[in-house]
Amino acid sequence: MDTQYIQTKQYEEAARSLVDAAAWCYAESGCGNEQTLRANIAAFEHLYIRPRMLVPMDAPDLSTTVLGTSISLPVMAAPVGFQQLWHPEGERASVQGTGQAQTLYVASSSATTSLEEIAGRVCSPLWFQLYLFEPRSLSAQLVQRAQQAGYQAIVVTVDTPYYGRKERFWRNQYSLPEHIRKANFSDDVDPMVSSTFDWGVFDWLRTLTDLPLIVKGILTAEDTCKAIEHGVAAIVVSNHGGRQLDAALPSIVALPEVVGAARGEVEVYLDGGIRTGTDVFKALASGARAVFIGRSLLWGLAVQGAEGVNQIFAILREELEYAMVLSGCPDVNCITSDLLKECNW
Ligand SMILES: Cc1cc2nc3c(=O)[nH]c(=O)nc-3n(C[C@H](O)[C@H](O)[C@H](O)COP(=O)(O)O)c2cc1C
Ligand SMILES: O=C(O)C(=O)c1ccccc1
Repeated sequence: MDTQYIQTKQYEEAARSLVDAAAWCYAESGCGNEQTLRANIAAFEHLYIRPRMLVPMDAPDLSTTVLGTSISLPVMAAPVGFQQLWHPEGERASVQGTGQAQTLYVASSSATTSLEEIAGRVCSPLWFQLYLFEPRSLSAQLVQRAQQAGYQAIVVTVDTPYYGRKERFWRNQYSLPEHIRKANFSDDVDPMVSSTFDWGVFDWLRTLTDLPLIVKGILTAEDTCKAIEHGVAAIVVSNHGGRQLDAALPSIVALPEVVGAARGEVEVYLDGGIRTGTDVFKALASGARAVFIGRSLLWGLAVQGAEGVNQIFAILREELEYAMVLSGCPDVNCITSDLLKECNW
């Protein structure tokens, strides 16, 4: 066992010394005073596992499905823009490492590799993340290109009517290197996110594609009901890794109300603050079908490219496997809310 990299946080420490200071600050930053960034992590620390003993099992089964697609563990790659900031191979390496781990990759609208090129490397199931741009035709074209290229679903990010205020990054007067470009657009196009959309956007997108539509960035029961009314196939409970609205609810705190309002009609996933296998366990016990990782995937990417991404999933897989065996869960469906207790101290 390589004890140097036995936890994701050791990848974080190693990545910090490898990555350009501006890129590091950009990724690690939250918005505003970073209350939500901190709380995404801290909220997991208030949840404890009520383990059950003497449940006989062989090796536990970590595999599951998301919208019918099989994944080898309930952890997937979140859409993260500008991945060439962390490794010269950028998205090519991260989609490859995600494929090696036999899980699903979500390509960002703001990738430094075009969506067609990412799909050309396909060794993992792929979803495409869509920003709602102005003019709307920019988003419409991306949807059509993603469908053409073989993506299996569209993940619509709805928490970004403006890009969040990454004040730590701004205060340092950092800027990103010149060669970092949004590869899905020609060089003379700098797409701006739009604040003029309403829930009818899902009805509009439905006229453009047959692919399942997933909504990313929901934190309330009210919006869960709206999303279901508008025909989404799944919901990602997310506050964008604490990068949009500061003081927004931590994801793991918002999850139970979304799961309650979804009433089993749509799948619910979570991202934000997943750093260990027990975090994954707690999210599943709170009703998520699976989770996404953002920053921790970047740490693996920075340190070892595709292999580093694969290793991050391997670490989470092993930690989750231990948590399941030690709490009496032979498979992921056994990870239920009775195994969790909140302690506010
Ligand atoms: C550097 C960076 C870039 C991101 N880019 C995108 C993006 O292009 N689209 C999107 O929907 N979310 C984006 N996100 C948010 C992630 O998809 C995810 O919600 C978040 O990183 C999860 O939190 P975690 O980093 O604690 O795992 C980005 C996050 C980071 C850190
Ligand atoms: O930084 C982000 O959180 C993000 O969503 C983004 C947006 C545009 C380009 C790259 C990342």
